[in-house]
Amino acid sequence: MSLMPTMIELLARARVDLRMGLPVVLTCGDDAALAIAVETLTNARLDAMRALGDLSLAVTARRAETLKARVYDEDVARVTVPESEGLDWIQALADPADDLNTPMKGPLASQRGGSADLHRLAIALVKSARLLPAAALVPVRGAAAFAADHGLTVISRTAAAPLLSESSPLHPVAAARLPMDAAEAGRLHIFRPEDGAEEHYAVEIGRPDRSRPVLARLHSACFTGDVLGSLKCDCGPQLRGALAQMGEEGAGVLLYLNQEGRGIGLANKMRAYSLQDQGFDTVEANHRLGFEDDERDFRLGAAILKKMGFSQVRLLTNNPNKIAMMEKTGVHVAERVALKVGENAHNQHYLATKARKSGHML
Ligand SMILES: Nc1nc2c(ncn2[C@@H]2O[C@H](COP(=O)(O)OP(=O)(O)OP(=O)(O)O)[C@@H](O)[C@H]2O)c(=O)[nH]1
Ligand SMILES: [Zn+2]
Repeated sequence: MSLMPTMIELLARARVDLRMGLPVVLTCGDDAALAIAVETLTNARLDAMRALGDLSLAVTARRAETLKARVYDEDVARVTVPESEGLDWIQALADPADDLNTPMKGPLASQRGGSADLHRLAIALVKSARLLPAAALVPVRGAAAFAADHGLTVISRTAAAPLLSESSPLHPVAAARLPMDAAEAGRLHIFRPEDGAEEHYAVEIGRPDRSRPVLARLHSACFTGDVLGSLKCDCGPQLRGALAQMGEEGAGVLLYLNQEGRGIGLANKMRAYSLQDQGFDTVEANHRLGFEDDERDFRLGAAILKKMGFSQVRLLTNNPNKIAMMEKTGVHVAERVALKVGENAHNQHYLATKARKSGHML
C-alpha cells in the first residue's frame, strides 16, 4: 500500500494549511498558482507572495456585486491588487464588516480572458475550510519543484474538482444507548466522513419500522439556538419539538448535521449576525459575505438515512428544498410534517425573510 497521500487526504491537508495561513499550490494543465486565504493572510506572507509576481484576488460573484467589481467568469471575479495597496485593503475587500464605513474600495479592476479555474478552485477550498470566501493568488512556474522546495501542498484541479462537488462517503463509527428527556429509548449514532470534515450524528428514538416511512428531522447545527437558547432563530424549539414528537409517537430519527450557519461555519455566521445588526436580513448578510443563501449539502442527510436502513420519511420541515433534495437523492418523502414552534418578537423578521426569499412554508 502506498504511503503517498491520496487526493482526498491532500484536500484535507490543504484546508488545514489555508486555515493556518499557509499558501497551497494549485495546478490546472500548464497553469499553476500559489493561493492563500485572505482571512488568515499576514504581512510576511503577503510580501513573500508579492516577490513572486502580480497578485490577484479571487472573490465570489456575490461579494463582487457588493464591491461593484466586474464579474467576467460567472461565479467568480479576479480582482487586480494594485502594488500600492496592502493587507488592510485586501482584507477589507474580503470582509464586509466595514463596508458601511468605507463604502468605496474601488474602482476595482477585474481580469478577463484566460481561465478562472484556479481562482474558482481557490474559492472552493477556502469555503470548505469555513473561511471568508476570498483568496489571493500569484502565478508560479515549475509548480511541482516549487511546492517541494517550500514544503507546500499541491492540489490539481482535475483531480480535486470531482471530489469537491461530491459529498464524501460517511461511515458509522460508534453508537450507544442514550436516554433523553424526550424519550428514554434513545440511541446516538456517530457518522464520520472520509474527507476528514465534521462528523454528523443521528438520534434514533424507539425502534422505527424500516419498512414504513419514519418520522424524521434533518436538523442543522445552530450553536446559538440549540445550546444558548438564542431568540434570533427558531432552531432550539425546533430541535426539542422534533424530539418531543418522536418521543410521543415512540419512534423517529433526528439527524444532527454539523453544518452550522447553513454551512458557512459559526465564525462566518457571527459575521452575518454582525451585518444583521447593521440592518441587512439573513439572506443579504450571506450575500455580502460572498456566500449563497444556503451552503448546506443535504445529500449527507439522505446518505445517513440510507446507511441506517431508511428509504422513506415523514419529514418534519418547513423547507421545500430539503424535501426536493431528499427525493432527488433517493429518500421518498411520504409526508411533510409541519414544524412551527418558537416564533418570538426577535425572530419574526428572520422567519418572514425565509418565507419570502427562501420559499419556506408558513
Ligand atoms: N448563515 C446564517 N445561518 C443561520 C442564520 N440563522 C440560523 N442559521 C442557521 O440555519 C440553520 C437552520 O436550519 P434548519 O433548522 O434546518 O432550518 P431550515 O432550513 O429553515 O428548515 P426547517 O427548519 O426544516 O424548516 C442552522 O444551521 C443555523 O445555524 C443566519 O442568520 N445566517
Ligand atoms: Zn438557529
